[in-house]
Amino acid sequence: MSTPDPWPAPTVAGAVTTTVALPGSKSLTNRALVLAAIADGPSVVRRALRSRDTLLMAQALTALGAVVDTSGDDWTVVPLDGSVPDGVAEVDCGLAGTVMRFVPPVAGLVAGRVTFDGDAHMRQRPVGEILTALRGLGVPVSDGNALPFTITGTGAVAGGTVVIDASASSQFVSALLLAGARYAGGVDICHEGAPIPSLPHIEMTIAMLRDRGVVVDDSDTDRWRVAPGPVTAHDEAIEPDLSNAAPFLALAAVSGGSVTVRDWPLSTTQAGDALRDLLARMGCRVERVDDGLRVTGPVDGWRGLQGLQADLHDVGELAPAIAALCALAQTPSHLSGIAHIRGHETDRLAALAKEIGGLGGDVEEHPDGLTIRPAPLSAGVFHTYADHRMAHAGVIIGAAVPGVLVENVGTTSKTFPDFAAFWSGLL
Ligand SMILES: O=C(O)C1=C[C@@H](OP(=O)(O)O)[C@@H](O)[C@H](O)C1
Ligand SMILES: C=C(OP(=O)(O)O)C(=O)O
Repeated sequence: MSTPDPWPAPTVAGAVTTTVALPGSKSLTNRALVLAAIADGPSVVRRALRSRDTLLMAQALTALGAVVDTSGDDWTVVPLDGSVPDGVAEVDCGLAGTVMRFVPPVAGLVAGRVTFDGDAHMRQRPVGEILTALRGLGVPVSDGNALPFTITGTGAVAGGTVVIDASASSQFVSALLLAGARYAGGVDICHEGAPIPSLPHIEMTIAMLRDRGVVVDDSDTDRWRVAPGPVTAHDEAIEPDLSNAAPFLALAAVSGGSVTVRDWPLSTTQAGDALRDLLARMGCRVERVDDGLRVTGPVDGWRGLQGLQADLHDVGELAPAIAALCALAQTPSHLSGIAHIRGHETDRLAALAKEIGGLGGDVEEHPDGLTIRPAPLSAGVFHTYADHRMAHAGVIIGAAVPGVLVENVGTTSKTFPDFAAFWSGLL
């Protein structure tokens, strides 16, 4: 049955107590695919996330000449062979930051002409720092600082030292780190600018490189040196996506029930792991249980939630779901350190202020965050701006407030297959 648009978000009838097995991490899947494409032999990505962002990554690497078999749950990748099939290729970045930022440094390593473009809004998302850095490292990149652009690779990249300003996105650093070992001189990246957001994602990149035998020196602040050398083929089991766990754990908070996310890793570089601390601070009980992580909401559900004062600079992708909970909380909240999420799938600070405000919420937008004060919320349309995490925010509020209609809930397919059906099945 097709999903109506806007979609009436289901409201909880009572405490929801359930256990969920969530799809794999977008960030881990797309890094594993890129590293497999430049590895020294075939790799396997087990329990890969099957979603728009990861299929776009598989298509992009296929366009560059890798062989990616996405037919089962475990994806196999035969690496690039040095030239683009037919000499020319087009890469659709969709709205995936990881595709737009991680694939261009790889395109320099294959001979051929590769043109990049994406969704209309993707042309607004920042990528210029990477393009400038690549030119400095010896990759022929067309003029301009945004999509669309063309890379005319020769099959080899000199590499060397680059200075970049990664204050708009950690993905600028991750992108150069991922491909750097395959550059003749490796890569030496220095960041100059305001603090880099989303640092756990850079740690994730480094950990995955080291798992594949790449030597990365991160001993100096804001500097990363990758030695030239092979990327060994690897068999990677993808963890569940902990950032996408946010709406499900929020369901426990809103309903006063208990939600267990299966297979929550004991240690991880995923930003979503911060949900344990954030939800505890809002009044939830958080505990590790045999089969995963269990969050239990306040006895009164959202009526017992505390507001939150938090700097989300490192974990900005959690901001929409956390803001939705803050809008339901009984005391004021202040979320700071997240100016960079204005450059995500949409300007998330503006979008959250407008949409929560549109339902009656009291939200004050700041250059780098939001102040959210308690206010009664009521029925209305919650617009998503093609942003999967705005849809998550809408359904969280809809779980507490009758009559919330989430526009384009299908945009969740960016990182979660059949989200609306899965969500409805739990309520
Ligand atoms: O490298 C990654 O996989 C990501 C890095 C972060 O990007 P920013 O540094 O642009 O916030 C994060 O928000 C995004 O969802 C995924
Ligand atoms: C910022 C996000 O995605 P992207 O990888 O497109 O930057 C996100 O998923 O919250």
